[in-house]
Order: sequence, then C-alpha cells, then structure tokens
Amino acid sequence: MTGKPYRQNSIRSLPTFDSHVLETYLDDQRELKNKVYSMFRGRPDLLPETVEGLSKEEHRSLVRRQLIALLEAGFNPLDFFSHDVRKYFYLGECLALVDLSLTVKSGVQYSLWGGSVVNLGTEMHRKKYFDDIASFRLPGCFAMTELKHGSNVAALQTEAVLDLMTDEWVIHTPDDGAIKWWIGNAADDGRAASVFARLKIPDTSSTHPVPGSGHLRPQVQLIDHGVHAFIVPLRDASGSLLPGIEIKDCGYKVGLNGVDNGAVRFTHVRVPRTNLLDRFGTVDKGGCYSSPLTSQARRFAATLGELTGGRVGLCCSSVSLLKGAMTIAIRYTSHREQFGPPDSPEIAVLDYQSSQTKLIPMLASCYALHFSKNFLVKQYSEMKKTRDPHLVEEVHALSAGLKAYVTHFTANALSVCRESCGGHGYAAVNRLGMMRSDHDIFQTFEGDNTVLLQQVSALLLKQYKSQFKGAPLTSSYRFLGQLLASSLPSNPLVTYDTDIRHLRDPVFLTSALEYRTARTLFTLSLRLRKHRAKLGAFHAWNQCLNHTLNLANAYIESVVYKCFLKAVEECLDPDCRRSLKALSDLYALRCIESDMLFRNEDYIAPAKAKAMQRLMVDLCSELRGVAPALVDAFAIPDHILRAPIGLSNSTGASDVYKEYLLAAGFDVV
Ligand SMILES: Cc1cc2nc3c(=O)[nH]c(=O)nc-3n(C[C@H](O)[C@H](O)[C@H](O)COP(=O)(O)OP(=O)(O)OC[C@H]3O[C@@H](n4cnc5c(N)ncnc54)[C@H](O)[C@@H]3O)c2cc1C
Repeated sequence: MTGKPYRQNSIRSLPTFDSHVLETYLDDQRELKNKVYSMFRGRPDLLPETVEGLSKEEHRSLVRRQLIALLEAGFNPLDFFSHDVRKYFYLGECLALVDLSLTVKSGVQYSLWGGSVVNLGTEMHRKKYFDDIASFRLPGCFAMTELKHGSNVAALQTEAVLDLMTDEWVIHTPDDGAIKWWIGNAADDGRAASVFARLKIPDTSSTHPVPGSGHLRPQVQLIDHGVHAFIVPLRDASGSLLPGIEIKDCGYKVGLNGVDNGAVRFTHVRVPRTNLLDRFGTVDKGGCYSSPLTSQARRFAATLGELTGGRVGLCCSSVSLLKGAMTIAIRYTSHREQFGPPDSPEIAVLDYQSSQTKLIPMLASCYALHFSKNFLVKQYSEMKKTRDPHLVEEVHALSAGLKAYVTHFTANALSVCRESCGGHGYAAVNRLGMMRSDHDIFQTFEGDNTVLLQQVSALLLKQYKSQFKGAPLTSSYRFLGQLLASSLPSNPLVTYDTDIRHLRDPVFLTSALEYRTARTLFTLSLRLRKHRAKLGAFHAWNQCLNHTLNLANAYIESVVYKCFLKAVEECLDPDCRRSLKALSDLYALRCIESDMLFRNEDYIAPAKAKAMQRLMVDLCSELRGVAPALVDAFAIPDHILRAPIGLSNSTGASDVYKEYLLAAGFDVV
C-alpha cells in the first residue's frame, strides 16, 4: 500500500521504492520469522484479537500455551541463546509482536533463569539442568530483586550460609525487606530459581568471649563474600511448594499480565553446596572460598556482566514493538481523512505538517534504532566468542546505554502513535494501548534506565581519565581523544553555515554529535573534580547527575547515528538509499537541533538553528510519500499485527474501516 500524499507546496517527494527490496536489506533472518509466524497462522487459538479482557489467569494460560507451542514446533530458545544468540534475539523480536508477555515469559525462562545457569554456573550445572530448562520441564526464575532493594543489588540481604556439618547452603530471608519481589515465573510455574544471596561461610578460626563467663569459647562468626547466585528448588513435580518456601502472587500489573510475577520468602531452605553457581567463585567441602578474580567488586562486576544478554533482548523487542506501532500509525494516518480546502476532498491526517513532524522523525529514529540494535547484537555475539575484556566493557556500556535510550524512546513513541490515531487508537482491538502498558516497565526492569545511563557515563569518565595516565583509548572512544586534544574549538565557519548541503553532510552531523559528547565529558569531569573536593565522591556525583545523564545520552546518540550512517552507505539500492539517507539526516538533525548545548556553546548560530528546523520540516514532507513503504518494509504480517486500522490489505481510505467494522461485529460487503 502507498497512500498518495496531498502536495501543498513545491517540496519534492522522494522516489518510491519496492518495499520488498528494503525488507531484504533490513532483515537477513526472514526465514526464521516466516517459520515462527506461519506456526502462529496455523494456531488462531493462540492469537486472540486482544488480551485486554482476559483475567490474569486466562492470560497466563494463553502465554504458557504459546510458549509450549513454539517448543513443539521445534524452536529451542535456550539452544539459540547458547549457540546462536543472533537467532535468540531475533526470535524475541518476533514474539514481541505476538504478545509482549510471551517475550518476557520466554526471556525469564531462557535468558534469565537459563542464562544464569549457563553463564554463572559450570559445566556440571549446565549438564544437569540444560535440557529440562530448554524443554520447559523445569520452569524457573531469576530471583534477584527484593522488596527493599532493586537497583542496589550489592545491598541485597537474602542469606546463603554454609553448614559445614551437612555440606549444604541454608537459604534464608532475614526480614520482610529481603523477600524476593517481582520474580517472573514464580507465582504459578517456577519449579526452581537462581536466587541471589549473600554467600556467608563460618570462620571457624575465630574465638570470642562468652558474655558474662570470663571464658574464651570458639564461637562461629560468618565471613560475608558478597552476593552470589544459588539454584534453589521451589516446587515439586506436582507444583506443590517445597518446605520453607512461601510464594505470593504479585497480582495484577499495569501490563504484562500474562507473566506470573511472585514474591518469595525462604525460611532456612537447605540446598547442596554444589548448587552455588560457581563460575566466578567456589567453596570447597571444608568451607574454603576461592575465586579466579581477586576482589569482591570484580566478582560482582563479572557476575552482573554475564547478565547483559537480558538488556540486549529488551532492546530488540522494544525496537520490534516500535516498528509495530509505527506501522499502525503511518498506515492509518495515511488513509484517515479530516478537513480539506473548500470544495475539495478532505486530506489525509499524515498530510498535516503537525502529523508529519510528530511521526516521521519517529520513523527515522525507528530505523536508527533498528540498525543500532543490530550492531549491539553483533558486538554481543562477538564478545561471547572472544571474551576480549575491552569488548566486554564496551558491550556492557553499549547494552546499558542503548537499553535505556531505546526503551525510553519507544515508551514515548507508543503514546504519540496512539494519539496520532485519534479515538480509534484508543480501541483495545487496535493494540496501541496494550503495547504502551506492556512496554512501559521496559524502562525499569533489567536495570532502571536512570541507573544504567550512569554506568555509561562512568565508563566514559574512566576512559577519559585513563587517557591522562597515558593509556590509549579503545577504538570506540578514540574520537574523544582527538576532540579533547584539540581543546574543543568551535569553528566559526561551521557555526554560521546554513547551506543545505552542509547541513546534510554526514561529516558535519557526525562531528557535531561527537563534539557534544566530548564537550559534555570535558565539562562534567571539571565539575566533578570541583565538587568532589568539597562534597566527597558520592555527593559530587549527585550534584552533577543531570549532566551525567546528558553525557550518556549524547554518547548513545552519536553511536546510533554512526550505525545508521554505515547502514546508509552499505545499502546498494539507490532509491532505498535515498530514503535511508533522508531518514538518517533527520535523525541527526533532530538530535542536534533539540539540544541547547549547541547554541549555548556557540557551536550553532541562531540562523543556523532556524535553517535546521526548516530543513527538518522539509525532510518530513519529502519522506511523507514513502512513509507507507518504509513501514511495509518491516514486513509484519497482518495476522500478527492484528490491529484492524493498521493492516496492509487496506488500499484506500474506505478500506481502512473495513476490518475495524468487522471487528466491531458489523456485516461488511
Ligand atoms: C513486571 C516486573 C517484572 C520483574 N521481573 C523481575 C524478575 O524476574 N527478577 C528480578 O529479580 N526482578 C524483577 N523485577 C524487578 C526489577 O528488576 C526492578 O524493579 C528494577 O531493577 C528497579 O528496581 P526498583 O523497583 O527497586 O526501583 P528503585 O531502584 O527503587 O528505583 C526507584 C526510582 O529511584 C531512582 N533511582 C534509584 N537509584 C538511583 C540512583 N542511583 N540514581 C538516580 N536515581 C535512582 C530510579 O531511577 C527510579 O526512578 C521486575 C519488576 C517488574 C515491575
């Protein structure tokens, strides 16, 4: 479908292109997608019109059946996760459009529960559990968060104390604040969990006075080795809770009600010593702790580092959902007509400048984020193969930063898509509301976005500091060195240049975005140093926190733009490339134009800012005609998208209502 745009001025449209050509360029794993979606085509019972009227029990049962149907059809997510992560993340993208609860349930089982066993355990754990986790015979949980501690994982209070006599860990919740909370798969299905608890070993050498006796008697003190993961069985094969395990349902949530989140309390639960997932630290029969990593902090970082896969998965499914919402909004607004010149037909909603400037830059970001998440998946998969420590650090920062950036963007975009579709966007059957509610928590779980962005900035600051100590910057950060070394000049020729060729020149756009990162890093480091002397490190950081978040965003946007630019350069079809180039220009211009830093630092003069604003409006107008083809290239089949107002088979303004009327129960000829 193409939706013929109404032309109101002399701005030229971009040449149309075959959306299949672009689809092929965007997606080299279509075969897997086709298989997954054709499995669902054959199972309409797994694809209800909407899940909004379902009780949580009905929704959970649906999601369980969907997951089992996938396994029965031969898809093995845990096998993908262990041997071909690209396929694993791609499957998550596909499932996100079926039902986000399904992606999350699958993520809990395979990436969190399965991933913790595979990545934090040893070959022994892998052998023992892999097949049962893969087949869902052993549904499991990832039990990290507690009632009183979510982001601050180092402060978790659940205890795992070694009983030297029985060679067992005693897992215990010391107080209500340490009850594990929000644990996915716990309320109904989970038969076991990776429980994050403080590993404590008796220090048999210690002697202490017995109070009041005046005598010395050996009394056991515990040595706390920090947070580790332990496999703890929760339910028996019949689903009954095991002794010492108490689980409550977290109840209805704002979205994702197909996932059974629960709260778990442990009362002196005994598990064998070998249930410690001990890749980064082990304990022998005599209670002796050993680790290849020298400090507790390094062990903790290594443990958390193994969990980056979850964040990569969230980026992928968030981008997938964004594509779904963009598809609905662009198709619908291309056909929905309201008002028009006197004695003339009404015009499409997408022909209004306000709609274009809302939706088309979002479409540009959607493409930018598509290429960036591909880059992240590539880097992650490379890191898994090579274990190169530089890459580990880089992927950690990239996954943290992109997860925060992508999910924040998508959360806002879902609202704008709903609003752009007016009242009909609010009908549950059109799915935008459900997408918005389900996705919202992506900004919080697997690391709260505000907390994750700080990790990105901390890494940039570390790179910046190590440069002064003579250490070379790793390849991804080399641009910082060049910009910082040249003391960040703002070139007057650049400041005042309003020529369109210059404004659309990737050299200008790249250097502007890099300048912003380097400048923000430079000023942040000065401010931190100044405040640290008076306030100490913690309060100095807090004093500069917004600055810190700006730095992370600036860095991520420059990475995203670079990924986009590379994709434009590598696209061989000239018509597709022209549209991609316009989208990439729009993406970068918007990042630059919306940031006051460029004007405050005299990098961009007011006249240039105005020229950029005009150019962005023009680019939106140029792209309006190809916008439907740009969403068609996402190639989401109608039976998966399911929103009656956003289907591909409506080819004109009257058709767009047909499916919707049918969904409401009207007969349509
Ligand atoms: C539906 C759902 C499913 C979940 N599934 C699981 C699961 O399966 N397993 C599991 O272990 N956990 C799970 N979680 C928990 C989730 O990972 C946590 O909610 C998340 O880590 C955030 O922690 P918190 O809720 O304690 O928020 P908090 O850390 O208390 O954050 C509250 C606010 O404080 C701000 N804040 C916190 N620290 C800082 C800081 N240093 N600087 C600035 N601002 C800060 C945050 O930005 C946020 O706005 C789930 C949560 C939900 C809602």
